[in-house]
Order: sequence, then structure tokens, then C-alpha cells
Amino acid sequence: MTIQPARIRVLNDVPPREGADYVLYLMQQAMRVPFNPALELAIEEANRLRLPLLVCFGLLDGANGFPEANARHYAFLLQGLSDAAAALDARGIAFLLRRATPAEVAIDLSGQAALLVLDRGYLAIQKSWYAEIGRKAKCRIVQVEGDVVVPVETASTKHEYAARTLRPKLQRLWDEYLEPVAPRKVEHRAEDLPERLKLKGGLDLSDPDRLLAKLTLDTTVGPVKRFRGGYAEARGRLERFLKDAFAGYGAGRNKPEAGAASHMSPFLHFGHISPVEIALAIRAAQDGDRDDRSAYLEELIVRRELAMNHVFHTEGYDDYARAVPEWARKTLAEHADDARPKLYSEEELAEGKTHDHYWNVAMREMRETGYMHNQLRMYWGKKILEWSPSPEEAFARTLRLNNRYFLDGRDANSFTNVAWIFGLHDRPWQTRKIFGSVRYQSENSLKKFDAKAYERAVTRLCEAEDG
Ligand SMILES: Cc1cc2nc3c(=O)[nH]c(=O)nc-3n(C[C@H](O)[C@H](O)[C@H](O)COP(=O)(O)OP(=O)(O)OC[C@H]3O[C@@H](n4cnc5c(N)ncnc54)[C@H](O)[C@@H]3O)c2cc1C
Repeated sequence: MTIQPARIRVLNDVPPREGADYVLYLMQQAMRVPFNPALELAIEEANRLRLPLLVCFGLLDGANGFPEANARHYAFLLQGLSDAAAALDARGIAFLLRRATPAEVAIDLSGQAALLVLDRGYLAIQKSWYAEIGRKAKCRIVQVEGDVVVPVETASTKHEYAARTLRPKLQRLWDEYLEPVAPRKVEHRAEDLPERLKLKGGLDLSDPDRLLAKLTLDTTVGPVKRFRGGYAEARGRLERFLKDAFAGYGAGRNKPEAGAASHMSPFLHFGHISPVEIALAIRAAQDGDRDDRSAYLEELIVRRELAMNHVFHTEGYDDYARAVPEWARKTLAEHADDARPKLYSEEELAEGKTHDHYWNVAMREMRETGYMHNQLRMYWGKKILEWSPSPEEAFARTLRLNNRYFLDGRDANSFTNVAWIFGLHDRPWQTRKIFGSVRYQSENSLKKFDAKAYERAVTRLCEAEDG
């Protein structure tokens, strides 16, 4: 199966270097071996040039750390990298993990590379690494989009107004992109790497939890037991979801207690599983009907890729003034002086010390286990807007809490969905206090599902974290 040309961009159109030691792949987003078009393209190129492949990753910590990442995120990241390193080794491919910025690692190793393959990524920090690499790497550079179904620029060339405007564009194209990525034969194994390249400065990933302890990180938010990173974990969860919970997803996805959620978001965020692999598994599922399938693909492809579209086209996606549409900022400003019957500090919110019992339960799930069901995330965010002194402050708090506690935080989905709370991708509704015409969510939405059963599930999950 060839890699769709629209996934590939040549950043530096020079011929592959002659007399090079390897083909280099900076695996900084698609941190997995299966369904990884960048990896397979790198293998094809290495075979063609009769070279081994070297895969690398730049690990940031301390003052250099990835923005807003803490020990919870790093634990999951390292577990996934350890899994990927073992899978690469099994295919005869060398993996080098260095404590440096991704740009430093790639630029340094590009000196002996025939060509460099990169993943794509649309957050500001990812774009800054790739821009630096594009300027300084000393060889041909090819970038491959492996973490969306339809490449962002192919799906649409503009900032989309809402899901309804992007959906038909994606639906027209997605069959073309829902193709398996066949593993290529590795013709020149890592043993072929010359002696002088015996990977100096590499970190040992055989025990990711031990490596975690050596890093300088924000440890005030710790690892969770509920989720362990890596492709094997992601695939296992997906299979359990398809067997036990997928039938009924269409009707049950709005019921947090029903278990009708795949929990794929942390794995998607870290690139531990491909959205193409998930979508193909959904299409092939034995259980579940048309409704379940289309509801899931709506979330996985339309909603997720709408978020990519927003971040791609919005320079200040983390800034209230630039991420929230004008009509929504205007109506929220008109109601900025409305009396707020309840006001909480960010600490009170983080600790779940509000008058709203089920909001506190949801906050506990997030704080202690790193996840919350989509239905409750909407309620959670709308209440922060209601209980904060201004919409600007509410936006900043929601984003900080989101990115601090969720394992899937700091994602295009995080920035887009937080902005959705404030009116992005939505339309004006009936006007009311504080919210103006931005959509409101009342406590009545808690009556649409079995909140007590949800609370029992959260208690069990949190006890398992303590045990
Ligand atoms: C205020 C708020 C904050 C959010 N923050 C994040 C975040 O930080 N990171 C994140 O990944 N998602 C976020 N979401 C979107 C959504 O809630 C999660 O993606 C979803 O709950 C993840 O759980 P799951 O994998 O079990 O979902 P499932 O229901 O099993 O859905 C499958 C996949 O579809 C995608 N998806 C589902 N719902 C949405 C959605 N509303 N928008 C975009 N993609 C979606 C996700 O990739 C998800 O993994 C947020 C939503 C809201 C309202």
C-alpha cells in the first residue's frame, strides 16, 4: 500500500546525501510502530539507499520542559516510547532517545543522514521545532502526516466555521485515506550502523518508570494507574471497547456511567495509536450497528479533525481574544458585570470544593485519574465560566486545569474544546445572565444520566489509584 502523496511534504528539496550512514526519522509525534506512515516511508527510503534506519526522539525536561507537561504526562510518554523502542528493535531498527530538544537531536544527527523524516504537528512548539530543523538540518527533509485521517490542508484550506461545514469535506475524502499502512521489510538492520555511531548519549528506556524518576519535572501532578501508555495498551483497550461497549455507543455516549467510551484520547494525543487504525477497526467491528459506527466516526474524525483545523488556522489558539469568535466575546463582554451568585478561586475548583456535588465528583475523576467523559467535560467547562469573575479569566483557568490534569490535555482538542465552551464552532442561543447568547448548560443536564452510578464508578477508580 503506497503512502498517500498528500501526507508527504518535502521541506528541503535537495537530493539524499551520498556516502551517508543512515536514514534518520525523528519520531516526535507518531510514537508507535504500527500504522505509522512516516516510519514506513523512512524504511522505504533506507531500503532504496541501502542504508539502515535510525529513529530518534528529543526528550525535554527541566527549564526546557514541554509547556504545561508534568510527571503524569511524562510517565505515559515514556511508557509509550519504551513500547515503541522494543517494537523497533524487533524489526531491526535502532532507536536513540536523547535529553535535548527535538530540533537539537535532529539537527545534530542530520550531519550523517542521507535524509531526515519528520512527523507533523500543529501546536506552536511543534511548529517551532520543525521550522528550526527546516533551517538548520544538513540534509533532505521530508515531513509525513500520520496522525489524522485526512491531511489537514487537504480537508480544507480555511478556518472552518463549524462541524457542519467541515463534515461533508471530510466525508467526501475519508475513504481514500482509510487504508492500512503495511509494514515494509527492513533490508538493512541496525547492526549495520557503523561502529562510530554506537549511539552515545542515549537514555535507557528498558525501565520507563526508573527513567521518569531521573527527570526534572513538575511532580505535583503524578502518574496514574488507570492508564498506561503505549501501542499495546491502546490496542488492547480498543479491542475490549469493541467487544464490551461499542454496541450502543450511539445512544450511550452521552451517559458517562454507561461505560460507552473508548478512552482512546490519551493514546491519540501521544500518537500511541493511529486514528486510521481505530477507524478501520470501528468499520470492521462485529458488534454495533450503523448508528454506533457513524456516531464514533463523527467524534474520531469530524470533531477531532475540526480541532486540528482550528489550531492549524488560529495563531493564538490559547488566547481568549483570538480563539473565541467575535460574536461570543461581544455577548460575554455585555454580561461581564452580571452578578455571579457563586464565585470560586482556581484552587477551590482544582480541589473540587464547590457547592455542586457532581461537578466535584467529575473534578475528582479528572484530578486523580487523568480523564473525564465528554458529557461531563462540557458541564465542567460551562460551570467554570459561570463561577469565574470574567470570561477571560474563566478561559485561562479552564485551559490551565484541562492541560494540567487530563492525560489528553495540551492537545489540539484541548484548545478547541475549551474555546467551544465560550462559543467557538457554535451559534448564539437564547440570551441569559453571565452567558449572554453563548450556550448555557444547567444542572438539569445531570438528570439525563445516572449521576449516582457515575459517582460510584469514580469512587472505585479513585480507590484503585490509592491502592
Ligand atoms: C471542555 C472540554 C475539554 C476537552 N478537553 C479535551 C482534551 O484536553 N483532549 C482531548 O483529546 N479531548 C478533549 N475534549 C474532547 C472530548 O471530551 C474527549 O476527546 C473525549 O471525551 C475523550 O474520551 P474518549 O477517547 O473515551 O472518547 P470517545 O467517545 O471514545 O471518542 C473517540 C475519540 O473521538 C474524539 N472525540 C470525542 N469527542 C470529541 C470532541 N468533543 N472533540 C474532538 N474530538 C473528540 C477523541 O479523539 C476520542 O478519543 C474536551 C471536551 C470538552 C467539552
